[in-house]
Amino acid sequence: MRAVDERDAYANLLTPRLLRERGLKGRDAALATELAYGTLRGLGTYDAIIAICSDRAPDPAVHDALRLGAHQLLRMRVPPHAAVGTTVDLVRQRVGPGAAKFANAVLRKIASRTLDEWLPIVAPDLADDPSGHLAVVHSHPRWVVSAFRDALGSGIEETAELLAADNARPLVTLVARPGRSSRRELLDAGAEPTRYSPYGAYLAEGDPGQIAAIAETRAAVQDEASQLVALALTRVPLGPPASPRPGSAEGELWLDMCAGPGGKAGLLDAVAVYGDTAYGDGDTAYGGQAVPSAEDAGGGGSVSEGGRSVPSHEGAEGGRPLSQVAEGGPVREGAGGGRPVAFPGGARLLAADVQQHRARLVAQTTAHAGVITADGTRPAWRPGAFDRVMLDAPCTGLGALRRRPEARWRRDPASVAELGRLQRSLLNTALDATRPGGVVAYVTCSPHLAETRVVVGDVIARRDDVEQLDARDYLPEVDGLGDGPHAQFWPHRHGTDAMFLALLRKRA
Ligand SMILES: C[S@@+](CC[C@H](N)C(=O)[O-])C[C@H]1O[C@@H](n2cnc3c(N)ncnc32)[C@H](O)[C@@H]1O
Repeated sequence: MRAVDERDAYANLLTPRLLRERGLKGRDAALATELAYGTLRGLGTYDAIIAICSDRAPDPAVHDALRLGAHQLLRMRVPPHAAVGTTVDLVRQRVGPGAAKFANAVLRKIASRTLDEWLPIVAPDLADDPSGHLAVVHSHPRWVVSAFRDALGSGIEETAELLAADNARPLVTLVARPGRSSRRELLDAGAEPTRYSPYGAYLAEGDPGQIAAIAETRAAVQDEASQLVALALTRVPLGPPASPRPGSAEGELWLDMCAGPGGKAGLLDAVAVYGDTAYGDGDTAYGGQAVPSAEDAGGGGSVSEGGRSVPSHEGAEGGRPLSQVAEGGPVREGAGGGRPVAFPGGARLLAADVQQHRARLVAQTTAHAGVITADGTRPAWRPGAFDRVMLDAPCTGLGALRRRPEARWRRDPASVAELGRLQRSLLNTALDATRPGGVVAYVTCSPHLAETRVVVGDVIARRDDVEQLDARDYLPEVDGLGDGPHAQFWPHRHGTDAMFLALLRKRA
């Protein structure tokens, strides 16, 4: 708690390290984790109650201890005398006897009511101030509640469901990278199939790092919506190129422009080379499409774009033999319609990130991709060089509040405006990097309209070379994605992060 406050630490990175250092395991580790994450999530509610129960503002260390105590008293099944006693002891050891006396008095007041009794006292009335009410009851900043209401556009009840979903512990979701691993491998390790993605599996318990496919980066931990937006990009039939792409006669070339730390790049890299092998699998919710055989796959050979050499497939390991992938018919192109197709493989990926250490992580998660450190706003590649471009733009991350307990308190409305400028600039360079007939996926892990629809609308209004596709057409297995043409995932509807996808085609 102190590290999060003083050093802007990330609880989900620091907590596992502290647990290892202190040798906490099993139930003790689970309790420590719940104390930290639950308290950080619930700060908005607890601070409102602490403010009513204190006659002065507590100093920061005491305040954190009171929040820990409030979480135990109001949301955990810790007996009140134990919650008060351990918290007061902590304050005595860390701060001193005077502060311990103060903490004791505040905690006893907090313990005098249940959470349900406190909420009507501390939260504004729902009818007078709906966003203020939800902000206190569900512990989110008010501006975030308003932004979610705007993005959902469906009223208070559903907003409350979304906020409640943000406070629940997310399932650990895994992805089997096609050609390198299979979902069967994950199911054999005890996972359950995901609802939508043919490559996904939920892991109810256990350490994902102990699964061989994950330790070997053939599979990974990845939110299901992250998997689906990457797959959607690969399923769009491309228009014919106006002229041959410079430097490459065969095989598609893909760019992941903001690839670090490499979640989507890891999946795109596998689909690029081996194809969307599970598409139409009887095991999944897809309809109709044939599973592409190795013989369907096209492309191959090495490609050089913008003066950078992208590694060839030769010598890669795992999955189908690359000799098969590199032989066979042409890559499907020119279908032009809205029907999703299973990508047959034989493409290659260039992955870029502006931060070198994040680009290094991408190199660890991908097996075949070329990986470079590059600023997407100052392209290191030629215009029109790519068939498909993933722009998973830097954003507020308001769609992933479930997994980052403190994240909701870190952002402010000013960061939305600042990121909006970068998002527009990156989307323009992503479109410039795409050849006529090619497609760009604009993705954010935020549902905030100023980062999603408004960015896309502004950029395409100023260009005459772009048309927006209906992204939902490329996710036929998922319902509840909104009115289109973009697709918006939601934690309470889909059990995923609130990921946004717009698909933009460069006019031929
Ligand atoms: C939302 S994250 C991408 C997540 C990634 N696609 C994944 O699935 O793991 C955004 C990334 O954009 C990178 N970034 C920020 N500004 C950039 C720029 N101007 N050019 C390229 N990358 C940038 C950040 O370093 C960060 O790694």
